[in-house]
Amino acid sequence: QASGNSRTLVAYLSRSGNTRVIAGQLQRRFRADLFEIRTAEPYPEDYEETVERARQHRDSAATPPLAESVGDVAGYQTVFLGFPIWGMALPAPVRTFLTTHDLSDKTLVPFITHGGYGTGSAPRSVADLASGARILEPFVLQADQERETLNRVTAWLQAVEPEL
Ligand SMILES: Cc1cc2nc3c(=O)[nH]c(=O)nc-3n(C[C@H](O)[C@H](O)[C@H](O)COP(=O)(O)O)c2cc1C
Repeated sequence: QASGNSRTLVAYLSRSGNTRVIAGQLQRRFRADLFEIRTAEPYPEDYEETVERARQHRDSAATPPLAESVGDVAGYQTVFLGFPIWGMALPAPVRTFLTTHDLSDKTLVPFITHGGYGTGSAPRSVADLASGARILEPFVLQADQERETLNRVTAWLQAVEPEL
């Protein structure tokens, strides 16, 4: 978590780990402080329940409270902000992060992973919510979808179950 003397912060949200891999690489490269965006009330373990919660939060433009904030965000010059696309949009916890941390006059570098449908409205939301920051072009990466993994495992289990 954020605490050191670094001038660079890597803040990220990740459920299934894709975005976390990038965050770790950035942390090592820049000797940055790492901050995981977590909500006070955790999202469900179950994938479908998470999709439903994410949908509700998106449709109500919710800002679910975070478990913790960055201690001294003013001390950072550069903030890398990583997140997955949820429902073609910025995940609600990242919305909360941006509304509760003042990133004015900082360089903000988004890095975004998605399951194949692009970044949707997220870049626009980041620009709106961090209007005082100098925002660089986001790094965008298509990555595995948890849903696809679950579907493939379901098919495999259907095939293997008669043999168990
Ligand atoms: C709740 C939820 C909603 C998602 N919605 C989308 C979507 O709208 N478009 C898309 O391309 N991928 C979507 N995905 C897939 C993720 O964006 C993609 O797998 C991402 O790399 C996950 O990052 P993570 O492993 O860091 O959590 C969704 C995943 C979840 C869990």
